[in-house]
Amino acid sequence: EDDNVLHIGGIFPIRGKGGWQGGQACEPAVRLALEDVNKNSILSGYQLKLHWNDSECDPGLGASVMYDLLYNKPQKLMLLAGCSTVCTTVAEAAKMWNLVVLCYGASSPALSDRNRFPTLFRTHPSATVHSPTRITLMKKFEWYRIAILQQTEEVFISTVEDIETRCKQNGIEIITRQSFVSDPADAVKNLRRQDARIIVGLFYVVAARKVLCEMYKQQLYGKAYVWFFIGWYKDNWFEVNLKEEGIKCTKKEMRIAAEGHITTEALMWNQNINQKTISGQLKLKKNNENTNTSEDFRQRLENVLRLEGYAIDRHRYPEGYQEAPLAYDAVWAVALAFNKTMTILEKQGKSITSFNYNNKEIADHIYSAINSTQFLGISGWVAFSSQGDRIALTQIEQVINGKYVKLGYYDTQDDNLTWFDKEKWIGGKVPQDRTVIRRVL
Ligand SMILES: CC1(C)CO[C@@H](CC(=O)O)CN1
Repeated sequence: EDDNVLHIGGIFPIRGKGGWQGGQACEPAVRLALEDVNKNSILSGYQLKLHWNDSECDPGLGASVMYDLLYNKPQKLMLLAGCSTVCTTVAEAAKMWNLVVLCYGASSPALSDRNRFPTLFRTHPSATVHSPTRITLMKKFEWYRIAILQQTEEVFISTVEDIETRCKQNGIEIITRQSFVSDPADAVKNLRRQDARIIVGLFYVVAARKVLCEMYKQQLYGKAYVWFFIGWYKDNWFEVNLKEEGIKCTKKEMRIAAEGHITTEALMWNQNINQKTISGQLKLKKNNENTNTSEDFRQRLENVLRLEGYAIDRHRYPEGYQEAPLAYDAVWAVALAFNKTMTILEKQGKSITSFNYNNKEIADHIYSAINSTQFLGISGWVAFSSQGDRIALTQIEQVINGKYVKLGYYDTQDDNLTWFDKEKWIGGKVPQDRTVIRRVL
């Protein structure tokens, strides 16, 4: 084996349908990161080399890709993977090979379980990262009586459990929890029956369009209601695909129902677009001018995607564009962890390249190195919790006159809400969480 190369495996969801094909933009982002890491002196002379294949976001195919990577030379030192379903399968098995798994595209709360996934780390935040943000907003606007409407998908079921726990801790009553498989009509009717006013909605974007139209038809929108939707749908999600998906509302009706809703999402692109990130801070051997801010990265990624045939200038983005910084930063996390591991091993006269799937001692060094790795990445500050979860900022927006407006950011770590006082309420005042009976004296 060429002795100055460190080999890693990669599993990307590219083709296929259903699930998340985010490998389309994340694999190119990983290529950019490998370029930057390898022109750096960070691995003291070693080159980082990736061997990867497509999982189509299918756990079975992902498992066979993993076996191919592990049963074919060269020996891999760790695995990158995307999609919650694939990460669940790969991370559960990887411990048998003492491999760290770094997931750049997995949001399922179920993955925050060190018993099932002892060597899993994620640069993609768990879906539970929204919960403290939602709770903070409820307390800010004094909404202590809320309802939940969710699609019956694993990721939303475990997210609701997290919301319920946090509501109990904060004295917020969940008056009803409605779920639906694909038609939300009855669930929305039950919300109205319970006089729900503040509703947290957890569903994928196709279901979200059905919910919005139901809200319009059953008049569960406007000045007396506040809806929390997930923020990672496309900006004009409520105006597109209405015909194709058999939505029985017009664009105008969808806009009326959507007006005023609030969204929460994890920040995946460093908002400080001129901040020098890690690959800009370290001395790049060749071209020093690349400070690699998140804006630099966006330009570089879009150039690569154009070369791959995506009509970026006509907003034809591949899936995973939003998550691309998470994939880029995952490679940097690996490089920084390997750098730490090599330094420690060299002092003991050992080498990282003597890792052989059974060498738990080296695996433990790699694990503890990544566990303590923190740096400023393209996706912002990268750090991992004790369960390997990404610690991330969340962003709050509201639809005002049909367009998303940034209302603020929330940092869970220090419970700090940055608020811009931009919110607009249709009735001119903060909607209440229940019907207030005015006593006429
Ligand atoms: C924000 C989103 C779309 C959530 O799902 C992730 C994919 C997954 O969890 O399988 C990718 N990023």
